[in-house]
Amino acid sequence: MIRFENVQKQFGRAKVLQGVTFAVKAGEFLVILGPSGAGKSTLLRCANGLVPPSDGTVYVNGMQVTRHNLHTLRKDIGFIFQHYNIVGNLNVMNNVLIGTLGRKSYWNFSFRREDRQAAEQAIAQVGLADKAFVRADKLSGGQKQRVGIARALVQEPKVILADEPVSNLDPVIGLEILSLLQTINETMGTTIICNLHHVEYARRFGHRIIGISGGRTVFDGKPAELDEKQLAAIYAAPKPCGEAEGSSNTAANG
Ligand SMILES: Nc1ncnc2c1ncn2[C@@H]1O[C@H](COP(=O)(O)OP(=O)(O)OP(=O)(O)O)[C@@H](O)[C@H]1O
Repeated sequence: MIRFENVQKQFGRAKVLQGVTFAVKAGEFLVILGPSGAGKSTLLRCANGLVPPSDGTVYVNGMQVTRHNLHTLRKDIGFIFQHYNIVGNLNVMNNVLIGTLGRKSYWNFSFRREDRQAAEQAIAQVGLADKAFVRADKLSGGQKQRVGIARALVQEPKVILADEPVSNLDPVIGLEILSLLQTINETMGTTIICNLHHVEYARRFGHRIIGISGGRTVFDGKPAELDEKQLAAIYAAPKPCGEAEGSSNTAANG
């Protein structure tokens, strides 16, 4: 479904991804686990073309991700952001309708009755039916993330990329959001790739965990195989991300 082949990304002199290779099967709930700065967000962004790799290739459904086919590829890819990326002065319905735009042609951005029905259904599915006409900036963090999920769902994506979807939420709400993603994965067969910091969440929700440290894959296995030694490899790296030799790390934080 998604394949990363020797994916490398360099920002200035900082080598943020240093040759990442793995494949994700359709229907998998894959957790990418790693410390802050390990390169997890960059990796997910390479999968939907938000960030072009410096070297290596990403394939989605057998099609290479290039800047020329992003419009086609993104129809099948929902993206959930750490900071929700919803529009505060629009209501929930209008935020979710934005998710339908990816399936429209450039010259026709109007919403049809079936778009509204799909949005209504997605809003109900994430448990916000009673908030459909509430402004998004009046919602709690957990509710905002539900809007982000509904906006992804309305696309009918084959895969959802979730970038730290719970790191701004308290543990109870975080569990609810991850349980919602789990339900989507189990009932709709949607492939999920979810970046997480928290080991317990990764163990609980991932069918498989990939540990990233310093832009390299240091673990790839089932949750039960993630022992203390593996965790040390993920979290005890001397540097959060690799740098080119001789670099003084000035280019990384753009
Ligand atoms: N557009 C950019 N320009 C320059 N450096 C960047 C850019 N995006 C990311 N980086 C750097 O790449 C490194 C990895 O960042 P990334 O966000 O991928 O890590 P992460 O594992 O997702 O971290 P976190 O969990 O804190 O979000 C960091 O040092 C970051 O500053």
